[in-house]
Amino acid sequence: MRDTWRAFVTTISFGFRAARWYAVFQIATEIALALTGPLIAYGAGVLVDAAGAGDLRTALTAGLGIAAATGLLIVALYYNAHCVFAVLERTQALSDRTLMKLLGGIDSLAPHENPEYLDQIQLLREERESLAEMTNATAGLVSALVGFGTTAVLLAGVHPALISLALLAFVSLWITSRANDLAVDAQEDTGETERLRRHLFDIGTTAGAGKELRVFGLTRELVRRHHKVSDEVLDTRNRAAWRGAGLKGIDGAINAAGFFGAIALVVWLAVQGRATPGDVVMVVGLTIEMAAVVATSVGYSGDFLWCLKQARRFVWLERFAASAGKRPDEPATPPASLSRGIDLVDVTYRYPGSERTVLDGVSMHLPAGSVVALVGENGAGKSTLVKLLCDFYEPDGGEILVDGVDLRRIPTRDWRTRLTGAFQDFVELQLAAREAVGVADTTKIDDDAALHGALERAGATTVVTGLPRGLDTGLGRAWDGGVELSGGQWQKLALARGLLRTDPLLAVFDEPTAALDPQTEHALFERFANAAKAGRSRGTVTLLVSHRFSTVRMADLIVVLDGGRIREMGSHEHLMAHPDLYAELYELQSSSYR
Ligand SMILES: Nc1ncnc2c1ncn2[C@@H]1O[C@H](COP(=O)(O)OP(=O)(O)OP(=O)(O)O)[C@@H](O)[C@H]1O
Repeated sequence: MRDTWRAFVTTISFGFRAARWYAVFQIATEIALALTGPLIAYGAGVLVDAAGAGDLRTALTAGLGIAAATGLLIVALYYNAHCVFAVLERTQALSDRTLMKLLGGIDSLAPHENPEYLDQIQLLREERESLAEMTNATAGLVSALVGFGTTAVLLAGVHPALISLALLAFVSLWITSRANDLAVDAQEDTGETERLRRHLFDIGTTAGAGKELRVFGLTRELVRRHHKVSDEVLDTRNRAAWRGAGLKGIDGAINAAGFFGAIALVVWLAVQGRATPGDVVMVVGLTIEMAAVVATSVGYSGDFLWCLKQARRFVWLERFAASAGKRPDEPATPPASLSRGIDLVDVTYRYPGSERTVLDGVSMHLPAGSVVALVGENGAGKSTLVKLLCDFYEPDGGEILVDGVDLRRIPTRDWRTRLTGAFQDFVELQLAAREAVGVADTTKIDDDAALHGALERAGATTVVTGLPRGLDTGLGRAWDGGVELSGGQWQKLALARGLLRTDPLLAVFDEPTAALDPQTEHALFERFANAAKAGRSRGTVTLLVSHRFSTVRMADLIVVLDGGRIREMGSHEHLMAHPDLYAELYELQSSSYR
C-alpha cells in the first residue's frame, strides 16, 4: 500500500512540478464540468414543477440557471482541453528527463544482463506516456466523483431506493479493474517477445544494417520473423482484450437494467402521487447523467489504475537505481597520481545469468606510467577485462588494486572522473563537432585550444578542418546543413574525446581504431605511447587492446589472454625470445603483410 501511495505521489507530482497552474485549472474545470450535468437536470425538474404551478418567476430563474450552466459547460470544455494538452506535454518532457537521469545514473552495466530489468525498462519505455497521464486520470477521477456524489444526493432526495443506482457504479469499477488486470498481464507476458519484435524492426529499418541486409537478402526473412512474433504479441494482447470486452458487456447489461429500474420507480411514485412531474424529469435527466458519470469514472479509474501500474514500475526503477552500484563501507578516493600502478589479483568473472567463466584467475601488475597491450583471439576476454577496470562490472572473485586500494572501495563516479578511453562500440554523437569532442570534459567545450589539442593527439585535425564551419559544424545528416562523416572519421572523433582528459589514472583504448587503416593506427598508437611516456610523472596506465601486432609491439608490456586466462606476458622482445601464441600470431600477421 505504501508503495502504491508513493507511486501515486511521485507521478502526480510530475504534473504539478511541470505545469502547476495548468494542473490546478485542469482540475477546477473538470469539477465545473462534473457539476453542470446534475445541476441542469435539477434545474429542469424545478422548471417543470414551477411551470405546472404557474410560478413564472421560479420557472424563469431555473431556465436562467440552466442557460448559465450550459454556458459554463462550453467555456469549461474549451479551456479544459487546453489545460489537458499543456499539462500532458510539459509533464511528458519532465518524466522523460527523469527517466533519462534515472537510467543513465545507474553506474553498472550489470543490470543490462538482467532480463527482469530489461523487461521493466522496455514496458516503461513503451508506456511512459502513462507517467504523464496521471494528472489527467486523477483530475478525471476527481470530477467523476464530484459528479457521482452530486447525482447520488439529488437522486436520494427523490427516493432513497434510487441510491442503489449509484451502487452499480462500484460493480462497474470492480469489473473494469479486472479487465485492466487482464491487459496488464498480457502486456507483461509479451514483454520479451515485444523486445524481439522491436529489434527485428530496428535492424530492418536502420541505415547501419542496410548493407548486410541487402547483400545477404535478409529482408524477407526479417519480415517473416517480424510477422511471426507480431502475431504472438498481438494474439496474446488481443485475447486479453476480448476477455476484457466480455466482462464489459456484462457490466453494460447490469447498468442498463439498473437505469430502467430507476425510471420505472419514479414513474410509479408519480402515478401514486408521491413524486412530482418535475421529479420524473429530473430523475430521467439524472439517470442519463449517472450513465455518463459511470462511463467516465469507469474510463478514468481504468486509466488511473493503468497509470498507477506504470507509476509502480517507475518507483521500482527508482529503488533499483538507488540500490544498484556499490556502497563501500570504507570509501577511498582515487589517488592524485599512481606510484605503484594497478594490480589484478586472481580476478574471476562470469556474466550475470551465464554459466561460463569468462575471466579465470587473472593476475597481473600494470606498472604506473606504462603502456600495456592486451592481445588474444576473439572471445579471449579482453573487453571484459577492460570493463572490469572501468568498473562497469565487479569481479566475482579476486580484486583489482589501484595503488594498493581495492577498486571496490573507490566510488564508481570518482573512479570514472580519473578514467578516459575509447571503445570499439563508440557513439556517433550527432552534435556540433565541438560538442561531440567536448562532452568528455564539458568545462572544455568552448576551449578551442584544448579541443584542437585533443584532435591533434587523435590524428583528427583534418576531420574538423575539412568541415565548413570547423568546430561549430553540425555532424550527421539528420540535421539541416549537418555533415555526415565516414566511419573512420567518426572513430577519430571518439578517440579525440578519449584524449581530451589530460589527467587520467587509467586510459583504455579497446580497439578504438578498428575503422582506421593499419598505418594510421600505427602512427596513432605511437603518438599514444609517446604521450603516455611523457605523462609518466602522473603514473597513468595506458591500456591498448588491438589485433594488430605491428602496433602492439611498441607497448612496454604485452599481455596475451587465451580463454579467459593469461597465457603469457612480457615485452615484445621477451615474448619473441620465448615463442608461444604471441610469437606465432605475430609471425603469421607479419608474413601476410610482406
Ligand atoms: N554481455 C555478455 N553476456 C554474456 N557473455 C558475454 C557478454 N559479453 C561477452 N560475453 C562473453 O565473454 C567472452 C569474452 O568476451 P570479450 O568481449 O571479453 O572478448 P574479447 O577478447 O574482447 O573479444 P573480441 O576480440 O572479439 O572483442 C565471450 O565468450 C563472450 O561470448
